[in-house]
Amino acid sequence: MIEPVAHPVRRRPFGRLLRSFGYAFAGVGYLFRTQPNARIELAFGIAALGMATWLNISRVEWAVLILTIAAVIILEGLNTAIEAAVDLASPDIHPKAKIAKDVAAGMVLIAAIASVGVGLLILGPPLWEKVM
Ligand SMILES: Nc1ncnc2c1ncn2[C@@H]1O[C@H](COP(=O)(O)OP(=O)(O)OP(=O)(O)O)[C@@H](O)[C@H]1O
Repeated sequence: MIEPVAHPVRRRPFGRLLRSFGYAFAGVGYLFRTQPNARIELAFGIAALGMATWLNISRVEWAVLILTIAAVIILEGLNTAIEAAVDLASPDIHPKAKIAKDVAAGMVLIAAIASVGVGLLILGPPLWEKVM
């Protein structure tokens, strides 16, 4: 016979959700407070969004631009998280620690290069038309 399983008492799930959001915002705050690269990427992102407003791009172009800016900042954040975890796990020099940090940094680089391409493709033609 299957024994009835006692339902776990869930206390204040909304409070727990709010606390999780608090931790997540603390992580975002840490990223922009401590990482100059993240601040530069954010500044470029805001500039691109300002230019997109001025150039009146389409909804799909907005979506691609926003996703691209988010991808660069997300990868910068993951890179920062990986660096912290590696420093904790391997304070001494280790080839695996080097691989983890170098690959994480490489992914940010790929996203940054791709974002320049996306920016040029989306903002380039309407900008050219406007200034010419
Ligand atoms: N424990 C380690 N073992 C081996 N190589 C490491 C180790 N820590 C760092 N490195 C090497 O040094 C490089 C720079 O590491 P570092 O932790 O200074 O990151 P960073 O890119 O300068 O980031 P930040 O400026 O945000 O700290 C890494 O990409 C890696 O090649």
